[in-house]
Amino acid sequence: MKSSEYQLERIAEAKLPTPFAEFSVTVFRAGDGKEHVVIALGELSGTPPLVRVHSECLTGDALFSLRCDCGAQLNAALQKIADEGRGAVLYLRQEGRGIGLGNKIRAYELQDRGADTVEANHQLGFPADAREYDLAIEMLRQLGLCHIRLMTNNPRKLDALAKVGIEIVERVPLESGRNPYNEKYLDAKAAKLGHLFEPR
Ligand SMILES: Nc1nc2c(ncn2[C@@H]2O[C@H](COP(=O)(O)OP(=O)(O)OP(=O)(O)O)[C@@H](O)[C@H]2O)c(=O)[nH]1
Ligand SMILES: [Zn+2]
Repeated sequence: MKSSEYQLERIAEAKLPTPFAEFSVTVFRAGDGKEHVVIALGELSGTPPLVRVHSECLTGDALFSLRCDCGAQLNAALQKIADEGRGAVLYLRQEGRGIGLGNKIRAYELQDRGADTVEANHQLGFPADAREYDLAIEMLRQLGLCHIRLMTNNPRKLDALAKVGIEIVERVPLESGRNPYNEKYLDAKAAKLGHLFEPR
């Protein structure tokens, strides 16, 4: 299926004041009923804007978990966009790298008993990363964003977008939120998932 054939309906838009800036929030509903979100600031056409393609992490983004770096990355991305006065965060509802919240917490249970983040997914019968970026690509298309500066450390994300012709004119590293509770997790991401962290 070509990305342009993905069903994605823009259903609502409003202002979203935050401690960082007054963003706009737009909700897109996908064919499976899931609602994905874009938080945007300023004029997005013209010079390639900062974009973050963020995967939902309820525990990190909303519940202050220190097991991962998601909340810190979301904060940093919104701050960078606010500092530049323009940009967008695509907030994709693919919790737990696509396996869902309950399964992610099962994976945490296994990690509490010694597995790393990749081994835990495999023990549960899932791939290390079950995410797809077709919907993100379709959202970018609908927003008219084909030249972007992507805030990520994840080479798979870069490849997935570049493969369909979205030009990543710059990769902006997003290294924030390392702490004693997520060190092993971040090291496993670098070693097993190829994440591009600066050497410590
Ligand atoms: N299955 C699983 N998912 C996790 C775990 N820790 C975080 N996640 C999920 O991973 C997703 C975030 O992915 P990351 O690999 O941290 O980062 P990324 O988006 O691939 O890369 P960046 O763009 O550099 O942040 C979110 O959906 C989290 O819910 C874990 O231990 N197991
Ligand atoms: Zn997280």
